[in-house]
Amino acid sequence: MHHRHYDVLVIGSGGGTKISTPASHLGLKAAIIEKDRLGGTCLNRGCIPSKMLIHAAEVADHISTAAKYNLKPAGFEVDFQALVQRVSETIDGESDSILPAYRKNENLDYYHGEAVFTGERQVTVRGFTLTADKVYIATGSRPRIPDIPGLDKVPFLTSTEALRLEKQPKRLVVLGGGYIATELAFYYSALGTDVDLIVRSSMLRAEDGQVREAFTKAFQRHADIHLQANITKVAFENDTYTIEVTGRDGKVQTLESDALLIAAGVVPNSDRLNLKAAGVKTDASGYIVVDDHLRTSAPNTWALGDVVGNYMFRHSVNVEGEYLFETTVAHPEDRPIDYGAMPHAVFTTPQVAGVGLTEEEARAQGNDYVVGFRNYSASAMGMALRSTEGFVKLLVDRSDRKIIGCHIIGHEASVLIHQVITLMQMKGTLDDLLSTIFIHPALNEIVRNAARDARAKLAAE
Ligand SMILES: Cc1cc2nc3c(=O)[nH]c(=O)nc-3n(C[C@H](O)[C@H](O)[C@H](O)COP(=O)(O)OP(=O)(O)OC[C@H]3O[C@@H](n4cnc5c(N)ncnc54)[C@H](O)[C@@H]3O)c2cc1C
Ligand SMILES: NC(=O)c1ccc[n+]([C@@H]2O[C@H](COP(=O)([O-])OP(=O)(O)OC[C@H]3O[C@@H](n4cnc5c(N)ncnc54)[C@H](O)[C@@H]3O)[C@@H](O)[C@H]2O)c1
Repeated sequence: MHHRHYDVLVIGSGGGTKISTPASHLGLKAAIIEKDRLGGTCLNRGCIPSKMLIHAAEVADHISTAAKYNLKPAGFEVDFQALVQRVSETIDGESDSILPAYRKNENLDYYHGEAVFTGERQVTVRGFTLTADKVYIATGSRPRIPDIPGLDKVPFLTSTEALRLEKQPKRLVVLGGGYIATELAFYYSALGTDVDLIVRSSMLRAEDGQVREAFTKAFQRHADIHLQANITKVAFENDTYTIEVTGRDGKVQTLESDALLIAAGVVPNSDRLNLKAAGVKTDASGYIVVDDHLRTSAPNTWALGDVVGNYMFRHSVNVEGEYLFETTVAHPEDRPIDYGAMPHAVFTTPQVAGVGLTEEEARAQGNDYVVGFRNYSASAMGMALRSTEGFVKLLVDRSDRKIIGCHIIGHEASVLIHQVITLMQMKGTLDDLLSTIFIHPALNEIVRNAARDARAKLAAE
């Protein structure tokens, strides 16, 4: 066994690279270990390929619904295989471009292999024993596979395979009602697949209730939605899945399908690391336990990203990586992480975006708030878009007029939300939002109009 010692050792090349690369640029000796393709989930099997495919689906959806703008396109053909190949090649090219840059960096060593801890701040990988002054665990998560009779005997898809499938299924059953289930159901459906969505509880269960309701209604255009139901048996014969779906009311239904996608959440990649040897504790679900400095139970060992599970986004692991680089490498200081206003978006049609408290959370926490609300259809650009479901909902604290939450459903919701994210990050008020000049008639006016609604309600009290 060769032994090497580093200043900084990172396991996982997703958000973990926010520490290893800048540390090497400071002249520190850094190592990064990755067992799969470089770039992590977001680049190889997550955010980036999914959004490239979803964009094509959005274009298809625009064409399919063009009649509402009095346009009669002469139909379109989907070259599904070419679409998936183009996206896969682009993604693989991006991932392949990382290694040459690493090779040019004399302060950064890359190990391609699976890291296993053999002691505190000590791992083995491909015949090497590596030790380091500082260790960062950023090993991410993988799809959760529920215990469904027959599932282990059929070739089901997870998001990883669903993003690379080159033959478009005519029929697809999706288990789940969260981010992946809805985004991939939209992608397949808009390109012509008949989709059934099996949802154990409600669609997008963490969203504001009004958004959830509007989304569930709007999404019926893309899928047959089976709410409060689960898959209870699966079989596969002659290229066809037979899927038993049981409702919470006990009603059993059998669906036939050409493909089955399991999108039932994720589990943390902590189980194969031998964390006990490292002195790193996990919780009952396998997430690494960290404090408000992202410190694990072992000295000079930190963890970040999906394997911690504070948030499960690429933008959140980026914040964590940048925080750890700053506070433990570049300018060591005793400062807890401040996530600020953590936003999210669901990239379907309609899009959904949110930041801060939902109305249910605000109520449960006893907040005294007022709701500013505006439908897209009541604003100029919303009218142009012929939006039927879109709205902006702002939650404003009554006493200090600060924005405590914003929820948007509709065209470009993921873009519109940003002006509110900035405002919340700066601890701004409703009046700060209203003193901004909005370009007429940009879509953002709907956010302003929701703010005006809140102002009018406050003034009327
Ligand atoms: C289909 C899909 C779509 C998504 N879309 C979005 C989106 O639009 N926006 C968004 O913000 N988030 C999205 N996400 C979530 C986002 O991808 C993750 O939250 C983020 O990538 C987590 O980053 P991470 O650094 O924690 O882990 P990862 O990026 O998963 O990196 C961990 C790496 O560690 C490696 N690894 C694991 N164990 C070991 C070991 N023992 N030794 C060596 N290497 C190891 C893994 O191979 C992996 O490459 C999506 C996820 C999926 C699956
Ligand atoms: N746009 C984005 O930011 C984006 C997109 C995709 C994924 N992601 C991230 O990836 C993670 C994984 O996505 P996801 O959609 O798998 O998770 P999710 O937590 O969003 O949804 C999981 C869904 O599976 C259902 N479920 C869980 N266990 C089940 C079981 N045993 N039987 C039946 N149904 C079950 C839940 O009720 C829920 O509807 C998310 O946490 C998310 O943060 C983000």
